[in-house]
Amino acid sequence: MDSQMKPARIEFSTAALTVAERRILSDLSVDLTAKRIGIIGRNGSGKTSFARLLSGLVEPSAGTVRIDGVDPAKDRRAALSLVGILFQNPDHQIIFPTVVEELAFGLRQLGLDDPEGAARAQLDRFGKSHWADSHVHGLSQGQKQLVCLMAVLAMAPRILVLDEPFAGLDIPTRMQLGRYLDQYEGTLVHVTHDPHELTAYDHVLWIEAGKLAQQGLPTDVLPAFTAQMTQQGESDDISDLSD
Ligand SMILES: Nc1ncnc2c1ncn2[C@@H]1O[C@H](COP(=O)(O)OP(=O)(O)OP(=O)(O)O)[C@@H](O)[C@H]1O
Repeated sequence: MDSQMKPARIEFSTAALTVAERRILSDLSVDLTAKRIGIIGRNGSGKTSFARLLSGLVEPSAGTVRIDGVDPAKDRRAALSLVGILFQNPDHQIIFPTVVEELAFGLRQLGLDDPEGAARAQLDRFGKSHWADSHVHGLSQGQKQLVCLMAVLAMAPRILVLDEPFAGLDIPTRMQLGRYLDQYEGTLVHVTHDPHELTAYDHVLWIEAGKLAQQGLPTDVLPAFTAQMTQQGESDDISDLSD
């Protein structure tokens, strides 16, 4: 097994995140080498904040975050090849006018000699060479999401963080993106509020009000999560969303 196949190690040690004096995540400690990791929790529980910490987009206010021993917020260059993130809304991710420029951007940051050539090769692998010079904003949401996925995968990160990337996609597009993700050999960290998306995962973290409520096998964590959500759903009203 080469180093590309070896699962990444994700270590959070009493990590916390405070934004504008508000404690968003607290006392998070995990040590994970599973290849398919699910993050589940209610709206506003802190899942995206966890994903941002893991990706090094924000620094913990206390404690530490390490991927294979690297601090992803401090060592941004190493973080680029360690962890990629796919957001729910591709419009928040895409910055270039054409598909090939979008894919070439990350590859240029990685220091490749011919980022545009590598971008075209990646499009070819996905059977999308004809998209190269298309304007991204003329594509549908699902097609834009695929552009983001191709761009992130071109950088071959050890970890791919998916922050609800399937929301708003139709069934065939979800299935197509799902097939691409099934082939991904690195570690997948999939953020969702839908337990059905995580049944085949190796390990699930349940985040509740910024803390780790439970972690373990999906067969243990998902039924406990669903039972609590159903119980809350029966009593919640619209003004009682988690905050
Ligand atoms: N930059 C920020 N400034 C202030 N509050 C923030 C910021 N980012 C997140 N929060 C707050 O932190 C809490 C957790 O947000 P987060 O987006 O991590 O939750 P989530 O579980 O991903 O929610 P959802 O499922 O609705 O996407 C929320 O109450 C949110 O309002």
